[in-house]
Amino acid sequence: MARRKIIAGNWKMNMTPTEAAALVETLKPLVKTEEADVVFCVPAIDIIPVVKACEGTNIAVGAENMYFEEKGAFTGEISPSMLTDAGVKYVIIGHSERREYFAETDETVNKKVLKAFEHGLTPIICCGETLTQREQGITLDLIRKQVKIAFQNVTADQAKTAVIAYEPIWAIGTGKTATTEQAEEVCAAIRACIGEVYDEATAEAIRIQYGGSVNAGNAAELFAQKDIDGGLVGGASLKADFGKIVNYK
Ligand SMILES: O=C(CO)COP(=O)(O)O
Repeated sequence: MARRKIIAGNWKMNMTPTEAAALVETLKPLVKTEEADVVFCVPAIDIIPVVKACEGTNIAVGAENMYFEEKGAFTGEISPSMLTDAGVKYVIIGHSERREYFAETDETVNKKVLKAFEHGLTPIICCGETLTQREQGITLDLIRKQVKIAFQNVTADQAKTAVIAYEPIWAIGTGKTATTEQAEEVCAAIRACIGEVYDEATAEAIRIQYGGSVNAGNAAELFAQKDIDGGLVGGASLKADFGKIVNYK
């Protein structure tokens, strides 16, 4: 069975609640589609207005992060139940910016992935290499390691519903997209890795996105690759261009 595409915007630290509600109104008519799942991953403070603004549309709302504890003395953190109660369906976990600036590790990513599944949230699990790592020729080994740790103790049934986002760090916000060959090579390797850890059926079911300078001009070619099931889009998700990316065909 063909996998359904999933195209998600990662708004990062952009849009006040007022701006967020206005942006949804602008994008709503542009991102209508029957063909793909559409997700807006937004800052925590924007979740409630964005969920409200997306009511009755095909848009699902995601968070950009969450903590792996249920509740308690963790000043500044957001729990999985806070997200589900607010109407969130997806959560980005282990984005390279969180790994770089907020000291997230493969191990904390794994804890968050397990918590997300426990609460019925679909994790969008990020992995990716730096330019130096790519030049050293260690990309595939590194990605396999990131993926294997992220999925520790995750069941095959859970893994089937997960989303993995391959985002080469050197392509994020730089305007420098990976070539379709580079993107497909890594996404295929991720799928093979899931096949080794689980089985063929799980590898076939899991959805793998590419992220890193996706735009209206390159989306169609990237998303046409065998192992690329959509995109995680940063900068271009804040503009009308996101409508073109969602309706890339
Ligand atoms: O980090 C990204 C999405 O999570 C990609 O960001 P850009 O699309 O701005 O390169």
